Amino acid sequence: MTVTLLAPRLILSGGGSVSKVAEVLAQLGLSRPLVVTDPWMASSGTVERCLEPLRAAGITPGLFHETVPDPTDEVVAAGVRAFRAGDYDCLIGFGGGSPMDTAKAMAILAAAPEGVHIRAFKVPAGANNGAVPVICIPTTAGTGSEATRFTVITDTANDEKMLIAGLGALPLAAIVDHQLTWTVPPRTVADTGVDSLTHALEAFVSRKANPFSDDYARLAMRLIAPNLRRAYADAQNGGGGARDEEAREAMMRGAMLAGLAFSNASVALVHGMSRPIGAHFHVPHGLSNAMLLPAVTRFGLQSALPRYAEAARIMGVAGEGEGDQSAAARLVEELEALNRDLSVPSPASHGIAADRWDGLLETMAAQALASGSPANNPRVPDAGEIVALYREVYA
Ligand SMILES: NC(=O)c1ccc[n+]([C@@H]2O[C@H](COP(=O)([O-])OP(=O)(O)OC[C@H]3O[C@@H](n4cnc5c(N)ncnc54)[C@H](O)[C@@H]3O)[C@@H](O)[C@H]2O)c1
Ligand SMILES: CCCCCCO
Repeated sequence: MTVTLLAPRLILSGGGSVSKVAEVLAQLGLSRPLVVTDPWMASSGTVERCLEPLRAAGITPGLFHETVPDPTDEVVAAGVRAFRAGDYDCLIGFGGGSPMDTAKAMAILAAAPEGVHIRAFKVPAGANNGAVPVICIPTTAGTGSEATRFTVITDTANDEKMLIAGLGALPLAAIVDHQLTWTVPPRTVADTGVDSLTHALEAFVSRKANPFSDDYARLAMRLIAPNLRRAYADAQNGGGGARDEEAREAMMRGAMLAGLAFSNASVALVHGMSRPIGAHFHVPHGLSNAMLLPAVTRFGLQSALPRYAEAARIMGVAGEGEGDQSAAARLVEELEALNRDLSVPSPASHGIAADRWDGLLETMAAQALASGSPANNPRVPDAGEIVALYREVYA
């Protein structure tokens, strides 16, 4: 089986590794970065963890701190204008998935002729073109965007979350420093943690799974499953007393490995369904995945039973000698228990009351099918089945 592995050229990991950002740029022959981040990172001073080491190395970094959650084409265009207004040779995405995706989309657009809109690179076109070098430094654990060839940008003209894929979106380097997650609120620790578990599980059952992606997915599940509740408790503890550094580092590495897995195997129905929810209801990406994960996993269980059963064993919720049917059932039970333990809110509590959906269900089912992700699902659903799932999950 011929398999291609797509990954950043350099990945630096470990507590405090963000302090080596100038050395990473030097290794890559880069010296004039524009740092791309969100307003909180700037106002809280957190972005100084990246800026200060750059200045100490004699580098004068630019700063674009206007990114928004679920980044939009308009913010990407504003970022490209900022990039073109300066003499920059690279971009540093510093933050959660939103700033990182913004930087990746800016990198693609900045390498295109003036006036081209980012939707020109929407899948199925993809962006295998050249791009401005991007270094990603995640501060949530996590989307895994620091290691993937994707960026997700909302087209404000029609409220659609566009998937942009290709080598042009793949970061040249990533610095994965779990100490940057100390300040993440518990809700976001939980949502981004379930997001990373969803990435690993969906890559593992995907019809595009391959030996490379399987290895990364297995490693990711092995790291995330026993540490997500610990990381959540650590965030709730708010740093009072000793940090659970072991759990936080495991979550950060697990999120990046899950990113490598789905970057090479794609995702499946959970992501296909969560994207329209994010676009229509502005539910945070990780949360919309978490809300769907147990029900969609139960929906597809019989179509990839051995894989789901192995995932249960890897996550430590089924015994090695346990039969596939029983092991896979335990996986669904664990995902439901995880949502309870992480207080994943019900959709209704997020203001998505079922009666608001009448006109939207068909649109969301169509968008889910058009997203391409469901085609990677072992059991490719039809629009009616997706509508039924939405009703079940959001009843
Ligand atoms: N490109 C990919 O492969 C990929 C994969 C999954 C998700 N995504 C995208 O990523 C985005 C979601 O990213 P996310 O879940 O990381 O959330 P986010 O980047 O939108 O951040 C969520 C909130 O957490 C805050 N935050 C982030 N790091 C923090 C820290 N260390 N301390 C305190 N607050 C912090 C942010 O300021 C923001 O208010 C979505 O747009 C989604 O589409 C992309
Ligand atoms: C192939 C789909 C990639 C999804 C990116 C995270 O939402």
